[in-house]
Amino acid sequence: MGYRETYEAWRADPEGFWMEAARGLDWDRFPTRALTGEAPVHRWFADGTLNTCHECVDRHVAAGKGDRPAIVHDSPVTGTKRTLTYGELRDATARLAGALRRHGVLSGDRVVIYMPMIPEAVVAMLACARIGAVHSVVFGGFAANELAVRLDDCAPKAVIAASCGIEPGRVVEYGPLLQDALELAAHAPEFCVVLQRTEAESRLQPGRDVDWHDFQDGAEPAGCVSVPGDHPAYILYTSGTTGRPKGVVRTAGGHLVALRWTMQNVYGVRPGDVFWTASDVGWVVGHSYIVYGPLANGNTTVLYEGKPVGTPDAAAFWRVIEEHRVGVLFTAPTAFRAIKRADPGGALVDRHDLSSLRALFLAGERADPDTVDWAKAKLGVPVIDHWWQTETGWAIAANPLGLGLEDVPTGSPGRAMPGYEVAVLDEGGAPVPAGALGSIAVRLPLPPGTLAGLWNGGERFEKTYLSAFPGFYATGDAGTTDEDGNLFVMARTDDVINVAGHRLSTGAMEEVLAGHPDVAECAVIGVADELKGQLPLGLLCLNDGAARPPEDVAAECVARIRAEIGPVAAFRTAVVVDRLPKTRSGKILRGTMAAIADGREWRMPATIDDPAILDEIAVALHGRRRPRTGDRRPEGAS
Ligand SMILES: CCC(=O)SCCNC(=O)CCNC(=O)[C@H](O)C(C)(C)COP(=O)(O)OP(=O)(O)OC[C@H]1O[C@@H](n2cnc3c(N)ncnc32)[C@H](O)[C@@H]1OP(=O)(O)O
Repeated sequence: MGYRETYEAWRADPEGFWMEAARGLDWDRFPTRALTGEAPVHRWFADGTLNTCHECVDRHVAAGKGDRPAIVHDSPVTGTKRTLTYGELRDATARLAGALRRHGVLSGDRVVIYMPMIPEAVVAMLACARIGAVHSVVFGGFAANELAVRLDDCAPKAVIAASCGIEPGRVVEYGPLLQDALELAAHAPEFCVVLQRTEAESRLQPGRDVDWHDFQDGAEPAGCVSVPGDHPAYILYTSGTTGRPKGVVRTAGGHLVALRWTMQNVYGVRPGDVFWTASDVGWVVGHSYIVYGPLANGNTTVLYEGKPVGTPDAAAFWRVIEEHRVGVLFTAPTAFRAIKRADPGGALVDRHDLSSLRALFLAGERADPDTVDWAKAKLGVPVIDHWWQTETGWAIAANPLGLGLEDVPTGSPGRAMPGYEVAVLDEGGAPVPAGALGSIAVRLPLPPGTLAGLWNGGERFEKTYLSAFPGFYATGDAGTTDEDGNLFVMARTDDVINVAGHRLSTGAMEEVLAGHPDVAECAVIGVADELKGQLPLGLLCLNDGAARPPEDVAAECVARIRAEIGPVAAFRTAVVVDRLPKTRSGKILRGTMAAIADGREWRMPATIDDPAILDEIAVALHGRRRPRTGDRRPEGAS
């Protein structure tokens, strides 16, 4: 069946469609119903029982595939490579799971995992799943404060950490970051398991920390604990509009049913194929397509601890594809922009045998046509943009390779996938005609594998996602569709910006800047960047009488964001201005400032309080006043 027939089959019988997909898993008890629960909160496969680790690992071993490579760790930053077969992965997860259980970690307990791109991170995730514990992986590029916020929200019984991550040119010591986070957090986990890496060992705190190997010494391997289909599999935090991130909860049954379906139908990979997602286990892409999707489908997954350029050069991706015979590569457009900038003519591509590669998938941020066209020309395989979110866990819109590619124009991430009825709505919630801009929403119920709620979310879940358009999930993105149903995603409708495929909240950055003693008021905007898509830029108004040089305050503000949110925010520019432009009701005009910063055309907002301030902003950003559309008086002014 092609895309259209498959989508129509889902529309005709959504529950039957997903029940059929559920047959691809082993289940301890097959569910009798796909969807239950009261609108707007639905539950998938709630009366089935299964175990995530069994579905991803043990069942492949039981089927005689124990010698098949499950994980290929390729780490140019350490100069090492290592392969774990499914059999070895089963033994490693059973051992760690047994040790966790011996130390009192039970089904439903939370475990925070703070590890870089090493096989032990995957082992830790699967070991939690094996005993029904709920993991929450925290990305290594966050600062201690971000880790602390997550510790307080999910209140883990244990933390599993590595002693360090390795970034090009520097070792990121996790020990001090973890120590600071534990001091900042109100919640104290019972113990921390620390994997010591030779590049930087952590000082273990007696009574709290235990070495990874000692922890597992003599532990009885644990079997797989059967859990209900709607048991939480993991919590993954994503930026909120305030400093408090949202803990997206994914449930076990729907998660694997949906991911396995996408591996075969969206990504077009069969068991045994080599699948490489060049991202990080700390992001949803890493959860879904480095770990759970490929393993549930019996693939070999590549765990790459390196960068697209600089480890050692812009041929790194081609080397990995050639060496490990990668069939499908999935990464963020930023990675390709970096490679293209370093090797515009693609000379390095030609030096490698990329004959195993069948397709490149892009997601995480807008895929600009230049980059897509460059990748198509250099790789000679389909380059497929697709669109999804931490909340959904898998593609809302795509061009499904496994079903046969549709004719999707460059610039569109494709069409709605089965499970998603996508609508573009006006402010009143009415659908807009094809071609018109509106808020992108998905009719409820959301499909299996999407967020089941927010951890400790209470009303926040409904308020954030379900209240804007009753009966729909609001994606927070604005866009359009064309007559053929191709979606075009244009901009966020909230304060989230996308920096190198990382979703960041400008509101959270403003909270940090406002904490500087000399800052009276501030705004953070996302400005266009050729490499990272967007970069944050801070505008600061200082307190009356602040005696310190403005450039010192600006530099301290840059350092503050790095220390409190982390290097991943890539916050490098803060500019001191006298005043911020506002509407007469006091709302800061961030959108207009972003347009000025980007050199885009802009209109004077009708409700602006003092138009002269925009000229001051333009001068502060560019050293001169910038032309605006019509270069005229405020709209609506007589
Ligand atoms: C579809 C659903 C989704 O959207 S899920 C999210 C999908 N997003 C992704 O997969 C992310 C894609 N981006 C990337 O993988 C990276 O940005 C790539 C393209 C590889 C570039 O990396 P890099 O050159 O390090 O730039 P960056 O902007 O990521 O980093 C900024 C600063 O943060 C640091 N950083 C990065 N990762 C870590 C880490 N794991 N641990 C510690 N620090 C980290 C970088 O070193 C960099 O630091 P510095 O400012 O240069 O000192």
